[in-house]
Amino acid sequence: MAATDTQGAAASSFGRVLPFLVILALAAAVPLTGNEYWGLIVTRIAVYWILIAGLNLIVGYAGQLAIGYVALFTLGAYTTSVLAAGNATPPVPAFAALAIAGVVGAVFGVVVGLPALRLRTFYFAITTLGFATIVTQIALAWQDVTGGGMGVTGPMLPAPFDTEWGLLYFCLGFAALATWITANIARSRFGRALVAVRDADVAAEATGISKPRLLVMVFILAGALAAMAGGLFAALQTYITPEAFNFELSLLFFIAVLIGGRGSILGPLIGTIILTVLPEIAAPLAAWSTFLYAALLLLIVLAIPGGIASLLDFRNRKPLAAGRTIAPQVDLVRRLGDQAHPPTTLSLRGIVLSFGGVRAINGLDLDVRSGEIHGLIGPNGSGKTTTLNVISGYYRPEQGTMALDGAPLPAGVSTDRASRGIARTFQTPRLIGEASVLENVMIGGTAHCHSTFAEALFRLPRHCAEERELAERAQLALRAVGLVGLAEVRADRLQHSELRFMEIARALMQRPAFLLLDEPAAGLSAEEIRHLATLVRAIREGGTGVLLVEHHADLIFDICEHVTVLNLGAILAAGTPGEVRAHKEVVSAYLGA
Ligand SMILES: Nc1ncnc2c1ncn2[C@@H]1O[C@H](COP(=O)(O)OP(=O)(O)OP(=O)(O)O)[C@@H](O)[C@H]1O
Repeated sequence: MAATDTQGAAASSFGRVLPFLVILALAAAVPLTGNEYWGLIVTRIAVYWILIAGLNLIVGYAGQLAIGYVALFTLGAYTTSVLAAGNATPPVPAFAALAIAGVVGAVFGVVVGLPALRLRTFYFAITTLGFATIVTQIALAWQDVTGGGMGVTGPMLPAPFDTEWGLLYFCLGFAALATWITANIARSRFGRALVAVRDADVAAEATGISKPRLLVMVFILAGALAAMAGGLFAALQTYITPEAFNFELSLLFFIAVLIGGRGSILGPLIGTIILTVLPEIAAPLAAWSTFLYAALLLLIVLAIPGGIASLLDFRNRKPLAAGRTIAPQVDLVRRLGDQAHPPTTLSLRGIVLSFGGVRAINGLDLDVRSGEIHGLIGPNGSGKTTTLNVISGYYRPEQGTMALDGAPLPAGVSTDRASRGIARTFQTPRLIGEASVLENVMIGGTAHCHSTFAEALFRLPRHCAEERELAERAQLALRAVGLVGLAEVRADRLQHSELRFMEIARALMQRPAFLLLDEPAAGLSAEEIRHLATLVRAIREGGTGVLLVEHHADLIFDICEHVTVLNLGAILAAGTPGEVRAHKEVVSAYLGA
């Protein structure tokens, strides 16, 4: 069985790499034709792709609208050329100039990206555009160094890369490296985190993903690649002027990712090839290239919204089996909680939180203990979800304190909850629709990984071992909740009930000391609710404390040790299920006669 799995994994990874190898082999064979014109075009594709490979992580994976990336390309082109020409300093060897451009690009990649850490994507789009204008204006105005409108000579790479074919092979090699490292990131927990930040930011925070730190790392990488691509572009052009770096080029970079499709490497690579070659084979239309890009973009958006990548996604075209059932294997839950938590208590004291004039929580005291299922019930709007949001750091209460095993739990810090052993699910499942179910679940293990971005970039052993362990644990979690048959399916193809169990699997990846479940039974069939009850009990048996918000009173009274009833943000009653069920006010305000 294990041997078959290994063979299957090897075959699937070869299948993934094959299209890239074919493209590389075709490009490398161009010199054999002796056609210098096509040699130039292939070199240009390779240069553009070095930039687009990095930009793809920002646009295609993180969903940030970086429209003006030509800025970093221009910066790299001028830095390399000016240093190599010795206009401002003694002449610097071409490779050293290229490396310096990479460092400059990395720094400015972060500077340009800073607004994306705080502002909405639209503002980021505008800043990148603004920066592109600034760089071009500086290139025009700083005549002594850049040659102004007259331009500057591009760098000449040393032998054997000083010929057309030599430069082509160098650019191809660099492009292959850019493909490899960006694919490594895309397939790592960093790539999954980028997509999570894009599609389910609140869930991403709850699993410990810090958006600013993640984006800074990607901006450094993409900025360095863009600037070095600019340096190679200058070498290819042999002479550069500010006019070469126009908005049209920026559009090409951006649209190549869009028509390629989000969350794919091969799609944007094919997009880059199409957009670079298209104006060449339709030579009379070259002056219309912006129009061509726009028309192609419209066509793709209207006809295949998922871009080229969706055409290549054969796996998700297969219909899923109808009438699927969820059959958890709850005995596996214990294996997931392999890090036993010492018994502890999660305490809330005097919590107050208002939204405008509405007091959503009004002086709430609550204790949830390990190995106990604590039900939190109450009429609509009584403050149950808000309580979960306060515990998970999503809301900062106006008054009150929280503590975990007696130590203060800082309010309003959602990204630290995963490392403190607090996991949660959501009233409406927060999924990363375009990622597989397995990847969605793997996200839950983020806080337990230690390998760095650099280790992921080059697939170093510690990173690979962590990835293997994450995938194995996620498979185990999926078996535990009864979804293992759907591991490779895109999450947005799942039924609502399956998504609820998927969220529990993701939360279990965090080895939680406390698990906050927000209406997990909503939308489930009677049989699924029975499975849910068995699963939650198994989680409790493993020592986890569960805070269960639910409207299904039967489920609450069946599985909880302790029940708290909220009304208008305050406790109406608390006690054992028997005590609460017999409470007169609870019966009249919530349970009904
Ligand atoms: N982000 C918000 N902005 C404004 N008001 C809010 C916000 N979140 C919650 N509220 C209000 O706070 C009160 C408590 O809401 P909450 O969602 O916690 O109730 P709930 O008990 O979970 O209800 P339900 O059972 O319907 O999910 C409600 O009056 C709600 O309208």
